[in-house]
Order: sequence, then structure tokens, then C-alpha cells
Amino acid sequence: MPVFDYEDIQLVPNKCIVNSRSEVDTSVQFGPRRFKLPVVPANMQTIIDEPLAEWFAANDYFYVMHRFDEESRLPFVKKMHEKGLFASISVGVKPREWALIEELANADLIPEYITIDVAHGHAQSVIDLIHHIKKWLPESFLIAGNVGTPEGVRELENAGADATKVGIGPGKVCITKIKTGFGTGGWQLAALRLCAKAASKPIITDGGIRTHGDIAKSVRFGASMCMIGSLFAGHKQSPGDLIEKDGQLFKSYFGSASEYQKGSHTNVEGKKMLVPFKGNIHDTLIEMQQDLQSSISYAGGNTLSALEKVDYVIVKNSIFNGDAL
Ligand SMILES: NC(=O)C1=CN([C@@H]2O[C@H](COP(=O)(O)OP(=O)(O)OC[C@H]3O[C@@H](n4cnc5c(N)ncnc54)[C@H](OP(=O)(O)O)[C@@H]3O)[C@@H](O)[C@H]2O)C=CC1
Ligand SMILES: Nc1nc2c(ncn2[C@@H]2O[C@H](COP(=O)(O)O)[C@@H](O)[C@H]2O)c(=O)[nH]1
Repeated sequence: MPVFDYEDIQLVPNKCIVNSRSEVDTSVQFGPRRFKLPVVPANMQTIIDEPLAEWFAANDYFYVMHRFDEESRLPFVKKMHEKGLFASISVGVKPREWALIEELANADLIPEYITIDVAHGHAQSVIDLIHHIKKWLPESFLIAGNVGTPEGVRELENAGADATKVGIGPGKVCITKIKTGFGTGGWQLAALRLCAKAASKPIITDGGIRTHGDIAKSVRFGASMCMIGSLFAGHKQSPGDLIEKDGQLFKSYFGSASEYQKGSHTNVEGKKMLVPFKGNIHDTLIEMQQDLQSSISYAGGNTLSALEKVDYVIVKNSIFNGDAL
């Protein structure tokens, strides 16, 4: 089994068919909607909040609201629908979450997207919740995860998930691999490849994306969508206070299983870091789009599908040639 990660892969160019990168279409159909880019900010408290979710929805970008302000989820769906925007929420697997699904159905508030967001998604608890959501909210597009194996993908798909999310421990603020010895950290791209070969429905790759080129590589290895935390952290619009340290500006980024999120030291599998302030997230999205347009042009096409079959080489740890960006 070839094992590699983003920094070990380079995609091989094909003859260009466009005269300008601006001709290239980076949009993707994901579930019932089409979005400008195959990227989604991680459903984490330091990455997405309600104002940002509204902005993403209003501007045709996919988003997944986090699940850590439990009682705000039903009113959030209502508010988004009143504004004519799609609703995309996260749930865990505890009994309160089962009740929320019934409350949403009884109030006729049908989120367009629901994500089951737990650390170890290849679990009977997740399969049971998939059945429950499909019974009460069959029209919602249901994403389930996280998993790291073809078996995990197949079992969640067979239970009724409309998409699966792949990535155990490759995240920037993740310490799962250190605390437990398990995960796809360091070989996320190879794990995505294995999972995508087994999948019959879309896959979201989650964690480990460090550069815009990694988005193109994810599409090459089977992702329909890329969930991104650290690259989206630290913006003007990112939740959390701006922190000044030694004359430099930062924002904090912490794991959803960190003590900062949990308020306890039990089963901690995440840490906190400071991310240098990056300015406006709109500018980052534009740059991501331009870089992805360029990737597609190198692939020899004018839509995302051109990336799906492009050749690649494995060149271990070669990407930066010793240079930092
Ligand atoms: N993608 C990744 O690699 C990881 C992501 N995370 C993120 O952290 C957040 C918290 O995740 P999570 O702890 O699942 O959420 P919760 O704290 O809501 O836990 C969900 C349920 O799953 C149980 N559970 C959690 N981990 C395991 C496990 N390894 N084996 C068996 N049962 C388990 C919990 O019980 P109990 O706590 O009693 O065991 C609880 O009942 C999520 O947002 C998740 O995405 C966390 C770790 C890894
Ligand atoms: N093991 C842990 N993984 C976590 C935690 N909180 C979030 N995450 C995962 O990381 C990605 C984002 O990764 P990045 O490399 O883009 O920064 C996120 O979507 C989750 O899947 C955590 O506490 N522990």
C-alpha cells in the first residue's frame, strides 16, 4: 500500500486548453447545492460563527456551523431560512442530539445539511443516529464522520449517510496521534485515496491541508469537498479576540477536543495555538479560487473534473525545496 501525504505528491501538467485562468470554473455540486469552491471551513468554535456562516451561505460558499452552542441550533436554522439562506448544522451522538432531530422535524425546520461530528465516526452510535436522522429528516443531506478506512466509509454509506468525512488526527491542533497512537496524520492523502476508492457517495477530506495546492491534490485523490481549519483561522472575521504579542497580532485556534473547548481535562485530544493575523477572509477565498483555477489549467481542463485523473509522482518531502513560503 503506497503511503504518502500532501507534501510528497506533485501533480503532472497536461496541455493547457484555456487562454486565461479566469475562464476556469472552480464550482462544485455538493448535495442539493452548487458552491463556488470545494472547500468548507472546519465546524470548530474558533473557525466559524453565525455571522460568518451567513456570509458564506449568502455568497454561495459551503459552510457547516459547529455544534458547541447546543441550544442555538434550532433558532439558527429558523433564522437562516427566514433570511432565505440554507442551513447547515452539526450534531454529536448524545441523547440531547436525538431529541434535537425530532424537535427540528416537529417544527418543520429542515436543515439542508446535517453533519454528524464525532472523533471516531466508525461506531454503532453513529450508525444508529444516521437511521434516526433519515427517519425524521429524510430530506436533509447527511454527512457522517470522521472515519479513516474504506470499511468506515462503506458502513456509514450503507447506514444511509449521503457523504462521509475522512480524517482521524491529521489536524493542525490535533494530538490524537500522540495521545492514542492512531490516525491518518502524516498519510491523510493516501487514506483519502483508499477511502475514495471504496466510496459510492461524495467524500469530504478533513484535516491536514496546509497550502492551496493541497486542495487540487485532494480533488485528485477523490475528495468532493475539503474541510479546512488552520488555513481559515486567524482572519478578521474568525471568531475570537485579536491578541497582541511582542508587537505582532494573532488569533487563537483550538481543537474541539481541547481543554479550552471542553472546559475539562478529560479525554483531551486537541491543543491551542496562536495563528498570525491574516486580514480579510474574503481575500483568502479569492486567492484560493485563483490558485485552484491555475491548478485546473495545469491539469489541462476548465472544470474541477480535469483534476480527477491527472498523473502524479511521489517525491518524498520535496515540495518546498528547502524554501519557506
Ligand atoms: N477528526 C479528528 O481526528 C478528531 C476530531 N475531534 C473533534 O472533537 C470534537 C469532540 O469529539 P468527540 O469526543 O467524539 O465528541 P463528544 O465529546 O460529543 O463525544 C461523542 C460521544 O462519543 C464518545 N466517544 C468519543 N470518542 C470515543 C472513542 N474514541 N471511542 C468510543 N467512544 C467515544 C463519547 O463518550 P466518552 O467521551 O465518554 O468516551 C461521547 O459519548 C468533535 O468536534 C470532533 O470532530 C476529536 C478528536 C479527533
Ligand atoms: N484530533 C483532533 N482533531 C481535531 C480537533 N479539533 C478539530 N479537529 C479536526 O481538525 C480539522 C482541521 O484540521 P486543519 O489541519 O485544517 O487545521 C477539523 O475539521 C477536525 O476534523 C481536536 O481537538 N482533536
